[in-house]
Formats: sequence, C-alpha cells, structure tokens
Amino acid sequence: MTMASSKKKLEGLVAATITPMTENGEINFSVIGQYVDYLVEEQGVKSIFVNGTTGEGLSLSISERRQVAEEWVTKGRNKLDQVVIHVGALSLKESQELAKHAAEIGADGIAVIAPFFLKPWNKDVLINFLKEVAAAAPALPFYYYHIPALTGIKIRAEELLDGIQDKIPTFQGLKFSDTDLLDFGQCVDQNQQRQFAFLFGVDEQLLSALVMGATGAVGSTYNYLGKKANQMLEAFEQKDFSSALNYQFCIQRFINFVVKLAKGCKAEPAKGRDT
Ligand SMILES: CC(=O)N[C@@H]([C@@H](O)[C@H](O)[C@H](O)CO)[C@@H](O)CC(=O)C(=O)O
Repeated sequence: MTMASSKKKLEGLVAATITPMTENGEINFSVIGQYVDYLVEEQGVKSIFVNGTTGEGLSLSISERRQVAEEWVTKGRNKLDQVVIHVGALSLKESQELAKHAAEIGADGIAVIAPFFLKPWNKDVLINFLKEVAAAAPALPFYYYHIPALTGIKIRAEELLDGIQDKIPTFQGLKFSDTDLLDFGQCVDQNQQRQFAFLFGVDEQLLSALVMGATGAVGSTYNYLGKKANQMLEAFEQKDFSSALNYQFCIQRFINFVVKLAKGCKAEPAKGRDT
C-alpha cells in the first residue's frame, strides 16, 4: 500500500480559491488567513484547490505559485481538511518542482492539467507526462484535472482512467470540469471498487453529476455559494430530490446572473492577471 492510498478521501465541497491581489497586481498574502476562516465558518467549506483556473495559477510565476501554496497550507493548518495544489505547467520540470514543493510544505494532494500548447497527441503521451509529475511527489495523492474546454485536449477522461493506477500508483481521483456526463458516468462506472474521488467541476450542473456518482465537487462558486451547495448535498443525501433541485436551480440563477454581469463588464486592468 502506498502512503498516498492511506490518506483520507477528498470529498464534499472543495473551493477553487481565488488568488487575492493588490491594486498593483501583487499577491495579497495578508488576507489568506481571513479567507480560510470565511470558508470554514461562513460557507462550511473545509477543503481547497489552490492555483487552479480560478486561482490563475498558470498566470503566476513559479515563485509566486510556491508562495501562494505555502501560505494556504500554513493558514489552513488545523482548520482545513485538505489543501490540494494544482501543479500543472507546460514545462515538465516546473511541474515536478511544484509537485515536490507541495510535498515539502505538507499539502494533502496535487492535481495536474494536460499540457496545452504542444499537446499530447494520445493517451499514452499524456499519461507519461502525468506519471513523471506524480513521481516527483510519491507520497501525495494525485488528481488528474480534466478541463478540455480550456486545454483543448479532447482525450476522454474515461479512456485516460482505464488502467491508470498501474502507471500512476498515487492516482487518487479525477477533477472533471466538463459537461460530458457520459464520459463522467463511465469514469465512475469503471471504478468498481469505489476507491477514487470523482470531483465534479461544473457547479451549475452538480446535481446531475451527483446522480452520476460524483463523490465531491471542486469549483469557484463554493467560495461564496458553499452554504447553498452544502444544503443541496445534504438534501441529495437525504433523498429529498425536490429540495435538492430547488437548491440547484437557485445556484443556477445566481451563476447565470454573474455570467451575464461579467459579459456586460469592460475588463479592468491590473486587478488580476487574466482580465
Ligand atoms: C472554467 C471554470 O473556471 N470552471 C470552474 C467552475 O467552478 C465554474 O467557475 C463554475 O461552474 C461557474 O461556471 C472550475 O471548474 C474551475 C476550478 O475548479 C479551478 O479553479 O480549478
């Protein structure tokens, strides 16, 4: 048994954290402690996903990513259940450096997206990349972060997962940020022993993914809609599907409102890296 497999399973809501910035585009480390307290006390969210899409990890320098990861781990100690660090990068060396660093600072897991510029042309090439990153942190649970709309890599997650633990012994689960519920369902279905975490990443459709077997969810909206989403999880658990659906509709209305608001906004420079 690897050390990774003895770890507690990542489940429930996981907030994909925003990286707080100052007006000058520097990282505002000073608010991370309060941010942790807010998630735990106000939203009931006890696990986080750092430096992912929401955290703009790929727009930060390697040094910034290391510092951000360290700050979340430090401030989350004894408060958060799990801190997973996204360590994906175009450079294998950088990704390995970040994976090693995540292990050194005591993170609970690492996640990796597919390299998206010179793209892996088939499943085996992608697996080899992921395997090399995972090997840099052999004691940490490893999650594959599937987000084809942003990476442009259309290799189905179901195909990738087939036999993955033989190649990546620390493989612990999938963060699935896509609307293809056939692919998602087939990932769950092929995992007969139920040992992996299946974390859905399209917050507005989480209820459908719960039906399909999601064991948890990673998303941006759990930063501020965590309480509502937790109520939905609770209703689903109690088999109160009509209440669960009402919560999902409420979340959808909110997300739709935010999306429309964002479309109507002119990008303001220097608040974040991706505006
Ligand atoms: C494309 C994107 O940013 N998707 C979000 C969702 O949480 C998304 O914001 C939400 O479903 C609203 O559309 C997450 O899947 C991304 C995520 O978890 C991350 O920040 O790594």
